[in-house]
Amino acid sequence: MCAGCFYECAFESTKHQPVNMKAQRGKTPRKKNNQNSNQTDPVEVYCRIRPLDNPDADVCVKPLSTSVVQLVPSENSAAFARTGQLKEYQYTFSYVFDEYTSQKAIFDYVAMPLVEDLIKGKNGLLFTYGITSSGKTYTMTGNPQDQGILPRCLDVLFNSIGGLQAKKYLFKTDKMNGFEVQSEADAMLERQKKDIMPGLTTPKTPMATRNRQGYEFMTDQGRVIDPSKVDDVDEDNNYAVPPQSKILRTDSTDSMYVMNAVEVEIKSADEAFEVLYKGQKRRKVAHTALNAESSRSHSIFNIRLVQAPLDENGQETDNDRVCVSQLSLVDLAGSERGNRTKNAGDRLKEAEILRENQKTGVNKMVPYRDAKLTHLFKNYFDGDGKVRMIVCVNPKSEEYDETIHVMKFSELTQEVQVTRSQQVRFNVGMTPGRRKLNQQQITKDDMEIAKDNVTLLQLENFLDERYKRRELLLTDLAKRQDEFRAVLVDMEREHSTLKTKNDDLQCLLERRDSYIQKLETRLRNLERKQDDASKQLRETEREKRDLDSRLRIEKSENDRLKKDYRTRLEMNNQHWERNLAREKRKIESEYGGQILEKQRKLNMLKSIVNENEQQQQTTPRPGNFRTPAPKPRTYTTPGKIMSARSESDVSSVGVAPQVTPRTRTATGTISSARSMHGLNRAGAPQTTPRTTPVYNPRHRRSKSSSNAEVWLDHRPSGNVELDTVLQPKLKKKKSVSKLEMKDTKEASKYLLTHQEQDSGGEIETKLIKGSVMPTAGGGTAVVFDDVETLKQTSPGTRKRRSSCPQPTDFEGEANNLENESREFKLDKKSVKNHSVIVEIDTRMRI
Ligand SMILES: Nc1ncnc2c1ncn2[C@@H]1O[C@H](COP(=O)(O)OP(=O)(O)OP(=O)(O)O)[C@@H](O)[C@H]1O
Repeated sequence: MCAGCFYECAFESTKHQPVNMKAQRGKTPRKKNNQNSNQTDPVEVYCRIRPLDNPDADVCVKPLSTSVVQLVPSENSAAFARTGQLKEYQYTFSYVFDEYTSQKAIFDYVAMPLVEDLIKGKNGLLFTYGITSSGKTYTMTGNPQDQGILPRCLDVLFNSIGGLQAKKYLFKTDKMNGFEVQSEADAMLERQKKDIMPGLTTPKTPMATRNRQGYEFMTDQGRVIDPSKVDDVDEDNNYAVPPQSKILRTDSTDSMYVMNAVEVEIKSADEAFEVLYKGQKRRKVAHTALNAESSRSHSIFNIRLVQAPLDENGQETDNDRVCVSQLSLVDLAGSERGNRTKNAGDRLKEAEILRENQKTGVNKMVPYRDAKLTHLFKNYFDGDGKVRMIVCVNPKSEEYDETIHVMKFSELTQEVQVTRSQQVRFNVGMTPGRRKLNQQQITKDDMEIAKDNVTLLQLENFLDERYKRRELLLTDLAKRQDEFRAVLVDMEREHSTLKTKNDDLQCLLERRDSYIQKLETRLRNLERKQDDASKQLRETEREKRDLDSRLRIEKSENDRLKKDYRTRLEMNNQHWERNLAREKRKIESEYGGQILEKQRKLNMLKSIVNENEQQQQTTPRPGNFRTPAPKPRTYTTPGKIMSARSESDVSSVGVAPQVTPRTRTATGTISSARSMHGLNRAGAPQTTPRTTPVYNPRHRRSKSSSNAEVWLDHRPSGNVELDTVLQPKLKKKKSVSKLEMKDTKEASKYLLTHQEQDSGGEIETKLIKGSVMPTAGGGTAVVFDDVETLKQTSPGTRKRRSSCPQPTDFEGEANNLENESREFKLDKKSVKNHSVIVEIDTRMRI
């Protein structure tokens, strides 16, 4: 059989038949370049129906017998929608396993023969096919308690050849898919290099302690080991098992490729599981790393068995007769992934072309989308071994449309013929049982040598141990250093990141702090201002209260004073009214005699006047005769100096100039003299009634007792002595140029000498007289009662005058007398000071 005939073989196959069709065995495929054998066998296809997840669900697949299943479409299927018919189909398989079939039964029936073939040096291919969740992986791998085909194959294999295995690395790969035998020494060196040294550097973790995803069948713990073994094993062969775990993937252009093929020699099923585990792990990683389309991967686990016969002595392995057999266990990807219908359609198309090739013998290129898969297994179709397929079926009615495509493909696959492989025979011409003989011999020699070698071995073991330990420690140290360095680098990086963050935060914090400080300062200032304002407010309120209370007090005090003032005013009014009345009565009684005297004189004057008038009427006057204006004259009355008024005085009869003495009793000083002096100096008579000072009339000194009178002769400095004929004659007097208070106390009369120039340029001396009286307030008042004018004139110019008074001299006298009055006024200020000023204005004209 030629290599690569899978593409070139023409298959004869019956057409796909519907219901009740019995799958027909195709003719033996015509072989090209196949010189070894004419016998072919069809691909053996088995059907395994998995149990339903929901036992009450509708099914679309029913096993009719141990080899036939019936496919029943549901009304929801696409086929029914397309054809409107519920057409049933039956398919025949090598064997149909129903949902109650155990894993062990499947293995024994389908896989065990393949393991036997493997040991006999024949290849075998077993793959599971079906839609997603149809039980492919369950069948192939299973779980620790109920293992699938693969672990059972390994168990049985090692159960069978366990004691017949060659020392590790005795069989060495020739890098061309083959193996050769190397010397024991080289094998030992390789063991040291590959197993001992790496084992020291990376101590193996027991499988059971690893945390694995997916199926856990690889661990010894809890794994139910299959105890079966192959009986007919050639014990004169040396065996070695290098398993291969491959992942067959599709790339982005839908081309298949083998990913991460690993091939290492193993000595036990556990080591094989580890290889499988690594493969599955890679498959899982690849699945998550790539897109969904490319994740349609096939898991391939090749168990390769290398065997070679021992030489005649049963010692050395024959390098020329190395045989490699392989059992490929393939867990195909779900048949309907991606576009379900399209996949199945492609497969069918591929199968059609295969069959056509077989028919016509034409080497037509098969557009096989899984060409790589086919290519990988082409040897099986070349006759190196059996090909078996287990079609896994999920009987759920919803899976009808997919399942029918699987069934069609299965049917076609069964029509493909595979060349039957030949039995490998190693021991041509050599005596069987060579290994046992050799082992017996070895045992003897060993016993002899053993004694000699014990010490050596012990030493060697010790050194080995020590070396291992040293290497172990060194490796451990290096590993720890690396780890520590990595940790240190991480910490340093983290530290620098944190430092940067910390600096940023610190900066932020400082900015916030300064902002908070500013705010606090502002707050303090505002609080201080608020305190000041509230203090000011309190102060203002307190002042307001004080002012209010003071205002109230003032008001009440004012009220009280007003009341008091009114009372006092009333009392004073009453008092002064009484005094006035009394004074009036006194004055009236005092001046009563004088008035009578004056009245008498008046009457006398009247009679004189009458006489004159009568004379004038009798004597005619020439021209503009005018009555001569009265002249000022001086005359003397007994005991008293009287003075005549000037022309101006006479002309202003009725508006006579007034002399207004004034005394301020409250201060106790006499201002009258000064006022009088000022009055005279001003020369202008005061017409306005002045406020009359108060005096106590009871203290008035009697005028009549002239002998007791003490005159205060007030002559202001600067007066010129006029040698007038008539000079005042004062018995007791005290002359002063400047008026003092004490002087007024001693005097009872007052005389002020005042000089001024008259209209004619003559000096005129006025003697102003008054009575000094103590006032009620303890002061002194002067009541002026007389003014005399002394004037010096030459005798030639002087007209003679009658010694008798002239009527003009007395003109207006009556009026003056009538006008004699007293005025009493109260000074407000004096009232406030609890004193009363009384000014008596006496207007007298004699
Ligand atoms: N014969 C069976 N008996 C009991 N449980 C089964 C059987 N076959 C399949 N199962 C269960 O059905 C589920 C799906 O099975 P499995 O993963 O083997 O499907 P699959 O065909 O490999 O799917 P995929 O193609 O997605 O990998 C699993 O939980 C499995 O345990």
